[in-house]
Amino acid sequence: MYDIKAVLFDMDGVMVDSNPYHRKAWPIYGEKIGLEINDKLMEKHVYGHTNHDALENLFGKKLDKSLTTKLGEEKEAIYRDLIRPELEPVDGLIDFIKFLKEKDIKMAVASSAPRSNIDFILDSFNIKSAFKVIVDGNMVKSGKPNPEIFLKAAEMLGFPSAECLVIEDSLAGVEAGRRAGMPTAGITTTHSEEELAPVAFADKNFNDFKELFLELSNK
Ligand SMILES: O=P(O)(O)OC[C@H]1O[C@@H](O)[C@H](O)[C@@H](O)[C@@H]1O
Repeated sequence: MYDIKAVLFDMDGVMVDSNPYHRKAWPIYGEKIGLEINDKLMEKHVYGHTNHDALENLFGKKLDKSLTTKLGEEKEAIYRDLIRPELEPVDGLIDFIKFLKEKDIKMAVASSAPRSNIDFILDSFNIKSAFKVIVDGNMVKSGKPNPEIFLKAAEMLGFPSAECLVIEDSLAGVEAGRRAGMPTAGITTTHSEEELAPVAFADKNFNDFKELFLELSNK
Protein backbone atom coordinates (compact mmCIF):
# COMPACT_ATOMS: atom_id res chain seq x y z
CA MET A 1 0.00 0.00 0.00
CA TYR A 2 2.76 2.51 0.85
CA ASP A 3 5.96 3.29 -1.03
CA ILE A 4 7.36 5.85 1.33
CA LYS A 5 10.72 7.53 1.84
CA ALA A 6 9.74 9.72 4.78
CA VAL A 7 7.29 9.73 7.67
CA LEU A 8 5.79 12.97 8.99
CA PHE A 9 4.57 12.48 12.55
CA ASP A 10 1.95 14.60 14.15
CA MET A 11 2.66 14.67 17.90
CA ASP A 12 -0.38 15.15 20.16
CA GLY A 13 -2.53 12.05 19.86
CA VAL A 14 0.07 10.29 17.70
CA MET A 15 3.28 9.98 19.72
CA VAL A 16 1.49 10.46 23.00
CA ASP A 17 -2.18 10.04 23.83
CA SER A 18 -2.24 13.58 25.18
CA ASN A 19 -5.61 14.94 24.16
CA PRO A 20 -7.36 13.75 27.37
CA TYR A 21 -4.86 16.01 29.23
CA HIS A 22 -5.34 18.93 26.81
CA ARG A 23 -9.07 18.40 27.35
CA LYS A 24 -8.54 18.94 31.11
CA ALA A 25 -6.02 21.77 30.77
CA TRP A 26 -8.01 24.03 28.42
CA PRO A 27 -11.06 24.52 30.71
CA ILE A 28 -8.79 25.06 33.75
CA TYR A 29 -6.91 27.74 31.82
CA GLY A 30 -10.14 29.08 30.32
CA GLU A 31 -11.40 29.84 33.82
CA LYS A 32 -8.27 31.90 34.53
CA ILE A 33 -8.77 34.04 31.43
CA GLY A 34 -12.56 34.29 31.65
CA LEU A 35 -13.51 31.83 28.90
CA GLU A 36 -15.85 28.89 29.28
CA ILE A 37 -14.32 26.11 27.18
CA ASN A 38 -16.39 22.97 26.76
CA ASP A 39 -15.91 19.71 24.85
CA LYS A 40 -17.84 20.93 21.81
CA LEU A 41 -15.69 24.04 21.47
CA MET A 42 -12.53 22.00 21.90
CA GLU A 43 -13.64 19.52 19.26
CA LYS A 44 -14.18 22.36 16.82
CA HIS A 45 -11.29 24.70 17.60
CA VAL A 46 -8.61 22.94 19.61
CA TYR A 47 -7.62 19.42 18.59
CA GLY A 48 -4.98 19.52 15.90
CA HIS A 49 -5.08 23.34 15.68
CA THR A 50 -2.37 25.80 16.64
CA ASN A 51 -2.86 27.70 19.90
CA HIS A 52 -3.04 30.92 17.86
CA ASP A 53 -5.99 29.65 15.79
CA ALA A 54 -7.63 28.04 18.83
CA LEU A 55 -7.41 31.21 20.94
CA GLU A 56 -8.65 33.50 18.14
CA ASN A 57 -11.65 31.22 17.65
CA LEU A 58 -12.33 30.86 21.37
CA PHE A 59 -12.17 34.64 21.92
CA GLY A 60 -14.01 35.24 18.63
CA LYS A 61 -11.61 37.97 17.48
CA LYS A 62 -8.21 38.59 15.87
CA LEU A 63 -5.36 38.48 18.36
CA ASP A 64 -1.72 39.41 18.18
CA LYS A 65 0.60 36.45 17.73
CA SER A 66 2.80 37.60 20.64
CA LEU A 67 -0.27 37.50 22.92
CA THR A 68 -1.46 34.06 21.75
CA THR A 69 2.08 32.70 22.16
CA LYS A 70 2.16 33.95 25.75
CA LEU A 71 -1.34 32.67 26.59
CA GLY A 72 -0.61 29.37 24.84
CA GLU A 73 2.54 28.85 26.90
CA GLU A 74 0.56 29.46 30.12
CA LYS A 75 -1.97 26.82 29.05
CA GLU A 76 0.78 24.37 28.04
CA ALA A 77 2.42 24.66 31.47
CA ILE A 78 -0.86 23.41 33.01
CA TYR A 79 -1.07 20.59 30.42
CA ARG A 80 2.51 19.45 31.08
CA ASP A 81 1.95 19.38 34.85
CA LEU A 82 -1.15 17.22 34.31
CA ILE A 83 0.43 14.68 31.96
CA ARG A 84 3.95 14.49 33.48
CA PRO A 85 3.21 11.79 36.10
CA GLU A 86 1.50 9.56 33.52
CA LEU A 87 3.61 10.28 30.45
CA GLU A 88 4.12 7.31 28.11
CA PRO A 89 4.50 6.81 24.36
CA VAL A 90 1.68 5.40 22.25
CA ASP A 91 2.08 1.62 22.02
CA GLY A 92 4.80 0.57 19.60
CA LEU A 93 6.11 4.11 18.89
CA ILE A 94 9.71 3.50 19.98
CA ASP A 95 10.04 0.23 18.03
CA PHE A 96 8.40 1.84 15.01
CA ILE A 97 10.97 4.66 15.05
CA LYS A 98 13.78 2.06 15.30
CA PHE A 99 12.29 0.17 12.35
CA LEU A 100 12.17 3.35 10.21
CA LYS A 101 15.77 4.18 11.13
CA GLU A 102 16.92 0.71 10.08
CA LYS A 103 15.13 1.16 6.74
CA ASP A 104 16.72 4.63 6.34
CA ILE A 105 13.27 6.22 6.14
CA LYS A 106 13.61 9.88 7.17
CA MET A 107 11.45 11.29 9.94
CA ALA A 108 9.96 14.67 10.77
CA VAL A 109 7.66 16.04 13.45
CA ALA A 110 4.90 18.30 12.08
CA SER A 111 2.92 19.42 15.09
CA SER A 112 0.63 22.38 15.74
CA ALA A 113 1.98 22.43 19.30
CA PRO A 114 4.58 25.01 20.37
CA ARG A 115 8.21 23.91 20.42
CA SER A 116 8.20 23.75 24.25
CA ASN A 117 5.68 20.87 24.15
CA ILE A 118 7.51 19.10 21.32
CA ASP A 119 10.82 19.25 23.22
CA PHE A 120 9.07 18.04 26.37
CA ILE A 121 7.81 14.90 24.61
CA LEU A 122 10.85 14.13 22.44
CA ASP A 123 13.25 14.61 25.37
CA SER A 124 11.09 12.59 27.77
CA PHE A 125 10.99 9.66 25.31
CA ASN A 126 14.64 10.18 24.31
CA ILE A 127 13.83 10.17 20.59
CA LYS A 128 14.80 13.68 19.47
CA SER A 129 17.87 12.60 17.48
CA ALA A 130 15.66 10.41 15.24
CA PHE A 131 14.04 13.49 13.67
CA LYS A 132 15.85 15.33 10.90
CA VAL A 133 13.23 18.07 10.83
CA ILE A 134 10.85 19.55 13.42
CA VAL A 135 8.12 21.96 12.36
CA ASP A 136 6.07 23.46 15.17
CA GLY A 137 2.87 25.49 15.18
CA ASN A 138 4.71 28.81 15.35
CA MET A 139 6.61 28.09 12.13
CA VAL A 140 3.56 28.23 9.85
CA LYS A 141 1.27 31.04 8.73
CA SER A 142 -1.81 28.81 8.43
CA GLY A 143 -2.41 25.96 10.85
CA LYS A 144 -4.03 22.56 10.13
CA PRO A 145 -6.34 21.80 8.29
CA ASN A 146 -4.23 23.96 5.96
CA PRO A 147 -1.54 21.66 4.50
CA GLU A 148 1.29 24.19 4.98
CA ILE A 149 2.91 22.39 7.93
CA PHE A 150 3.22 19.06 6.07
CA LEU A 151 4.38 20.70 2.83
CA LYS A 152 7.02 22.59 4.79
CA ALA A 153 8.23 19.43 6.57
CA ALA A 154 8.43 17.53 3.25
CA GLU A 155 10.33 20.38 1.62
CA MET A 156 12.78 20.58 4.52
CA LEU A 157 13.35 16.82 4.28
CA GLY A 158 13.66 17.04 0.49
CA PHE A 159 10.91 14.61 -0.57
CA PRO A 160 7.86 15.08 -2.79
CA SER A 161 4.43 14.76 -1.18
CA ALA A 162 3.69 11.34 -2.66
CA GLU A 163 6.70 9.83 -0.84
CA CYS A 164 5.76 11.19 2.60
CA LEU A 165 3.46 9.26 4.90
CA VAL A 166 1.54 11.46 7.33
CA ILE A 167 0.46 9.93 10.64
CA GLU A 168 -2.38 11.85 12.27
CA ASP A 169 -5.13 11.49 14.85
CA SER A 170 -7.16 14.70 14.54
CA LEU A 171 -9.75 15.54 11.90
CA ALA A 172 -7.95 18.82 11.10
CA GLY A 173 -4.66 16.90 10.80
CA VAL A 174 -6.00 14.15 8.54
CA GLU A 175 -7.54 16.81 6.32
CA ALA A 176 -4.21 18.69 6.21
CA GLY A 177 -2.37 15.51 5.20
CA ARG A 178 -4.87 14.83 2.43
CA ARG A 179 -4.72 18.40 1.16
CA ALA A 180 -0.91 18.12 1.06
CA GLY A 181 -1.41 15.22 -1.38
CA MET A 182 0.23 12.79 1.01
CA PRO A 183 -0.77 9.25 1.98
CA THR A 184 -2.31 9.74 5.41
CA ALA A 185 -2.72 7.12 8.10
CA GLY A 186 -5.09 7.73 10.99
CA ILE A 187 -4.29 6.61 14.54
CA THR A 188 -7.42 6.01 16.56
CA THR A 189 -6.39 7.64 19.84
CA THR A 190 -8.53 10.78 19.75
CA HIS A 191 -11.19 9.65 17.23
CA SER A 192 -12.67 6.28 16.33
CA GLU A 193 -12.18 4.69 12.92
CA GLU A 194 -15.76 5.70 12.02
CA GLU A 195 -15.10 9.35 12.89
CA LEU A 196 -11.85 9.41 10.91
CA ALA A 197 -13.04 7.42 7.91
CA PRO A 198 -14.92 10.17 6.04
CA VAL A 199 -11.87 12.42 6.02
CA ALA A 200 -9.23 9.73 5.54
CA PHE A 201 -7.39 9.63 2.23
CA ALA A 202 -8.74 6.28 1.09
CA ASP A 203 -6.06 4.99 3.42
CA LYS A 204 -6.14 2.92 6.53
CA ASN A 205 -6.62 3.72 10.15
CA PHE A 206 -4.60 1.99 12.85
CA ASN A 207 -5.10 1.60 16.57
CA ASP A 208 -1.41 1.98 17.32
CA PHE A 209 2.09 1.65 15.87
CA LYS A 210 2.15 -2.14 16.22
CA GLU A 211 -0.56 -2.32 13.56
CA LEU A 212 1.08 0.26 11.33
CA PHE A 213 4.39 -1.59 11.66
CA LEU A 214 2.72 -4.81 10.48
CA GLU A 215 1.28 -2.99 7.48
CA LEU A 216 4.62 -1.47 6.47
CA SER A 217 6.70 -4.58 7.10
CA ASN A 218 4.39 -6.63 4.87
CA LYS A 219 5.49 -4.55 1.87
O1 LIG B 1 -0.62 19.05 15.86
P1 LIG B 1 -0.73 18.35 17.17
O2 LIG B 1 0.58 17.72 17.59
O3 LIG B 1 -1.87 17.39 17.21
O4 LIG B 1 -0.96 19.47 18.29
C1 LIG B 1 -2.22 20.02 18.57
C2 LIG B 1 -2.31 20.47 20.00
O5 LIG B 1 -1.43 21.50 20.22
C3 LIG B 1 -1.43 21.95 21.58
O6 LIG B 1 -0.43 22.82 21.82
C4 LIG B 1 -2.75 22.53 21.90
O7 LIG B 1 -2.79 23.17 23.14
C5 LIG B 1 -3.66 21.36 21.86
O8 LIG B 1 -4.86 21.67 22.40
C6 LIG B 1 -3.71 20.83 20.43
O9 LIG B 1 -4.54 19.71 20.36
